[in-house]
Amino acid sequence: MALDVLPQGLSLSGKLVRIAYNEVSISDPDGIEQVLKSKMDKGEWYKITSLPDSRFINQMSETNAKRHMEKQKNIASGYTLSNIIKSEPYIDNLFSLFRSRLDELAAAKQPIKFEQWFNYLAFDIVGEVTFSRQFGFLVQGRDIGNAIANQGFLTLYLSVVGYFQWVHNLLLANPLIEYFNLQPAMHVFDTCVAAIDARSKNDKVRKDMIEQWMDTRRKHPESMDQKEIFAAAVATIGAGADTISAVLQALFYYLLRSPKTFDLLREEIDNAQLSPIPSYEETQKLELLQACIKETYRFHSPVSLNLSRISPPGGVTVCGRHFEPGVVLSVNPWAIHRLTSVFGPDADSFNPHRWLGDPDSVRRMDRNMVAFGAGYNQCPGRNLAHLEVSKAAALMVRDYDIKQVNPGQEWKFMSHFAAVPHDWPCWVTPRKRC
Ligand code: HEM
Repeated sequence: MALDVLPQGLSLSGKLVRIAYNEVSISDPDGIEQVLKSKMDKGEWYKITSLPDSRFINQMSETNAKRHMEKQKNIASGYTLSNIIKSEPYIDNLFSLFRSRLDELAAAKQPIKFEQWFNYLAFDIVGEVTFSRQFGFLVQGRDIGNAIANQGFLTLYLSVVGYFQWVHNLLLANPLIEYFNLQPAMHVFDTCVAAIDARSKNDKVRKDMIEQWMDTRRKHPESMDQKEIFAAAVATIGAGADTISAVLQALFYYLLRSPKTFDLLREEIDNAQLSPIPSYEETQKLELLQACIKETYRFHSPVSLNLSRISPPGGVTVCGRHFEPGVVLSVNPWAIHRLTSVFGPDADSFNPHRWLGDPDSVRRMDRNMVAFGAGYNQCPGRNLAHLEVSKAAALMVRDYDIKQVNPGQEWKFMSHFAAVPHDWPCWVTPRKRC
């Protein structure tokens, strides 16, 4: 199909919508099977995620499918569940600290801004798992070096300017800007440099992500250079906090609006006699908790940007239509997750119970979940993410009563790379502890 003869914004079939000069958005399960799960190269947008600048191509900014898979293979060991679980005792220490900080805020009768506290928790967990050391957000209880505020600006910049790479090349990717280190991502870069430096002086480093990657490099120096380890660490810091904050905020925002489900969930969790800091294993056995989390991944997918791929030489047929080489084909988690044909007539409502129904329909829904993407570019942090979200959700529901300061007040959020809510302060009150 030659796109230059079609007006922009034209719906080709209801499933295929031309959203830009050379881009078609696909809201159909075929988009997952035939685009995301294919070996097509990624869209040009991803190139802007070379952080801090184009000298550091990471697994996210590598658009060539073959080279991407090689990079992904080099770092996969760091993200495996078996590796993440080794850090669980250290993650638990951070949860204890998190709980103490919430208790202090409650005792001081201060409302809690979840957009800050979930982000502090997630950043510190990334530090612990990647570098064997937390960054100190929970200890200091503040946005150290404005990292979180800068992240908001950075994702806005990336999500807009990524579509105009020539502007990026003229402005922030200009060699002079690179030379003077003026990139907006410098704080992520600086955080990573400082963490690696501190790690080199830490005699208690574990087999953390960095160590796993160094192991791969020691075994296969010809296929992985030193810069790749650094780039992977930067990508992990950049991707591992906002996303967690978004999903945890959404879980509680929608649970507060579903009081019956909240009560049932609390009953399930109270009856389960969980450890003081719920273990990952314990949380996986809680059916309603897992249904609530899945529904949150579906209903408020943290990543809200189009996942784009490029039609290959020879073109490709999707949803029965042929696209010429070079057309950008994208799949958006928010559009897919609202499909009534997959998720039912109430796809536009938050309803965790849909995940506890007929096994065939649950399998169909599972196949069409793209909160973590799909195919060769799927989120490598998904094991860590699910562990953090499961533990945090169980702990919060069991240990705190939560109420919005202004009940019913709507939160705010804009869709950049991630859709991270803010401005819905809550009171948290500790419940009786086990
Ligand atoms: C609930 C939380 C999270 C969600 C929903 C999520 C989702 C995603 C999605 C949709 C992508 C892009 C896939 C694509 O472009 O096709 C992605 C990429 C990525 N995520 Fe996550 N993510 C989450 C948490 C994390 C965490 C905790 C980490 C770090 C440990 C992480 C690390 C990454 C990295 C490094 C990439 C780039 C991967 C690549 O392009 O190969 N994510 N994530």
